[in-house]
Amino acid sequence: MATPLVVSDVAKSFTMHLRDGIRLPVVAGVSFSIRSGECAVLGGPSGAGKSSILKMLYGNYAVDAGQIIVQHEDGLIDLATASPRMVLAVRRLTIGYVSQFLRTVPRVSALDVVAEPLVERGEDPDVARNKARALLAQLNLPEKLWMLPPATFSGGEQQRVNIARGFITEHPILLLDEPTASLDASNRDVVIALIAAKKAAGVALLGIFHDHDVREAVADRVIDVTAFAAGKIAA
Ligand SMILES: Nc1ncnc2c1ncn2[C@@H]1O[C@H](COP(=O)(O)OP(=O)(O)OP(=O)(O)O)[C@@H](O)[C@H]1O
Repeated sequence: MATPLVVSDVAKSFTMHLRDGIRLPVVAGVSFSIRSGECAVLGGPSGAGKSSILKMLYGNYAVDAGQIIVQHEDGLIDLATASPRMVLAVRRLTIGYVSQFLRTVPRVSALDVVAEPLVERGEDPDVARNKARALLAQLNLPEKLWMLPPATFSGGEQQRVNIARGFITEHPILLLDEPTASLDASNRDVVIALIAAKKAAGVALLGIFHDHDVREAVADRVIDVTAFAAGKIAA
């Protein structure tokens, strides 16, 4: 399918239960679609709702209204109303997500952290580890770190493990939440090359990039989130 993600009229507000139930509307009327082989970028000032939109698309935040239609296996799924079990299946097979920070698991080596999503999809563990080695080498993570758990790695090292983990699979949709925030210039270039390779492979990408140069290098189109501003605080 040429358009594997279609978002229609999505709205989100947060209810502050510890603040007399004040409702904080964040976005409304969010509508866009992402085509295979393109990288769209969410733009707009801090607090406009960019991360909230990505989190709704990944099923981390509930959606107040609207539809998030995803091409999943041979059918269409509305993530806004999907069951938790379906959300997990969509994450395993269809939507990948690279967050800004790695969630570290004690005692699991960097190599296995990276290989895990492929193994979960049924790949042979040795094949998955080989692919993980290639990605970690491409991202210049020193080989002496590969067998260590990433909990004690620097911010940039953890981010590179996170990127390798997010890029190792062939999810047809990939969400990127500031994947280059802690990287130096040469590793930013590696990520730009990885994104270009995903585009060439027909993946539909949607990202947030505060780094102007990275945005210029990867964005086919900017979706201005201020167009979806939901108004002021309502009680
Ligand atoms: N879990 C939450 N609970 C309450 N309010 C939240 C929550 N997550 C986000 N918000 C609020 O929603 C608004 C949008 O936040 P969001 O992180 O989506 O913005 P952003 O455009 O990604 O900002 P930035 O560029 O600074 O990362 C902010 O006012 C924020 O305080």
